[in-house]
Amino acid sequence: MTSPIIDFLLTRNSAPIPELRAPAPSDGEIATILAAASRVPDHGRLEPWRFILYRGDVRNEIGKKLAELAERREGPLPEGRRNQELARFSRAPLVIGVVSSPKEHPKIPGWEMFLSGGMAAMNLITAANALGYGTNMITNWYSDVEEGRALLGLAPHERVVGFIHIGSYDGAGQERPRPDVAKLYADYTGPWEG
Ligand SMILES: Cc1cc2nc3c(=O)[nH]c(=O)nc-3n(C[C@H](O)[C@H](O)[C@H](O)COP(=O)(O)O)c2cc1C
Repeated sequence: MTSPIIDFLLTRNSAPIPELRAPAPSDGEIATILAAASRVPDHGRLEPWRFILYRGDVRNEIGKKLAELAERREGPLPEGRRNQELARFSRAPLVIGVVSSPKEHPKIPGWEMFLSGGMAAMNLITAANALGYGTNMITNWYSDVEEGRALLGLAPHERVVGFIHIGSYDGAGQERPRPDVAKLYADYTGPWEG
């Protein structure tokens, strides 16, 4: 059996962020991408995620704030590192933050909500790729720092699933070794015995 969707899934990969160029997806394409991202398993229909779009000048403003935050935490930065922070969100024409936004629930644990966010991120990536765009999802140091998350627009109870960098891309992607899948599965043989 042949399936273009299976072929697509078996060849997908990420693009190098510096090679993502304008144009970014249009507003209509972004709405399509986010509709796909929202159509994921979500125990209890809690919608425990949301999306933040970083595009235009705001990307440079964020870079300045990240450089300031890095300097507050680490002291004066060498020029190369400072430039790296300044450019964090401006390398691709569009960055979509996938934010895990857990809801209070008596039965559904927070980790399930976080996993649903991971699924949303993967659907987002797949949809953007299906529309012909290159993508690369990163988290980076500011995702693990409360002040970093706050300046990027997250509330204290929220966490970063990933910042998905999106842009036009005509390369072949970053190929890397893939798992030996045959080693990753087996039939069930009984309870774990240590
Ligand atoms: C949750 C998550 C966070 C990541 N954060 C980073 C990161 O901060 N920096 C980085 O260089 N790569 C990061 N990566 C890896 C990139 O996404 C990487 O380019 C990608 O895994 C390549 O694999 P692919 O070609 O199968 O998409 C992260 C991946 C995941 C799943």
